Amino acid sequence: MKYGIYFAYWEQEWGVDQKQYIEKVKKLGFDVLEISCAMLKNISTEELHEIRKRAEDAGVILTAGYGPAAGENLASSDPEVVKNAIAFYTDILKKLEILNIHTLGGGIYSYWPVDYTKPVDKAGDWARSVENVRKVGKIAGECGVDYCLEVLNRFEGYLLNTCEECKNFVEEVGVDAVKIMLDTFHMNIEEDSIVEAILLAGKRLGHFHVGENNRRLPGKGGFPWYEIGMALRAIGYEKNVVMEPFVRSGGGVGSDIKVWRDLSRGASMAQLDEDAANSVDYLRYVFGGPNSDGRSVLR
Ligand SMILES: O=C(CO)[C@H](O)[C@H](O)[C@H](O)CO
Ligand SMILES: [Mn+2]
Repeated sequence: MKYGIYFAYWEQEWGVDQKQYIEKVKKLGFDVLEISCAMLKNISTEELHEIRKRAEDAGVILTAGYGPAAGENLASSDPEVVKNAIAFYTDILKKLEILNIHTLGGGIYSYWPVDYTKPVDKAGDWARSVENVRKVGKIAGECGVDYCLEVLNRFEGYLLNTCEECKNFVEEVGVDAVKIMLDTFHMNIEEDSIVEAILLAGKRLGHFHVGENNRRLPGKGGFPWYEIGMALRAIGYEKNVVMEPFVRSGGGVGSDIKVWRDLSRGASMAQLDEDAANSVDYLRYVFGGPNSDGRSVLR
């Protein structure tokens, strides 16, 4: 497994320039930096090549996350919105190919966060989303990108709340590049068992987000990390484990994630860095399991 962190741990807006985090995460002990597609909307090809080289030089793997706006909703009943969404993903996937990014994850089958003042048509949105994710998923496959559908809790999304729903959805789509994405924060709210959900995802698991129940860094709370790691090893998961801590309020990130208090307890930037470095050390150790080769005793 490779270990990463989402840039938003340090930032308050999704669209900021995230290049500077490449060397920083390497120094803190991570293998992977997850960036937001928000920064890729208006970027030159030249800059994409520059970012790719910077990551290669630092020995950092890049992955991408995204929370699509309402106008980029593949499940929409408005054909104009769907047309716009397909054009958006086509453009982004080509950019990910240039960046040598092979993983895109998030609520990329719908929009995020959901506006619940509007009525929800789950069956209609499901059918439209399956059809449109199939189209976009094929483009993702051609670009060498795993299109990972993140299972979100009920307050942030309504289409895929459990791994079982996501598995059914992915099987209906039937495109290899379209995969399941799980996040321990959301699983804690919706799944009967985090371990059972990981085992159910099996080989279809394409990406994995980690964070405690209140989105603090892994190791700062009470989640059963040893068991979670054991389940990942049992399904032979060898892809990326990306921590997605949100500990500070403010800006678009704070309001979309609903962080209304300072969970960092006034931490300085240096303290945030040290906490992240300690967390990745902890996760690598616990997820490594009892055997030096990191394989599960269950296999
Ligand atoms: O877990 C999430 C939202 O709660 C997502 O992974 C990201 O924060 C979202 O897609 C924004 O990039
Ligand atoms: Mn997540």
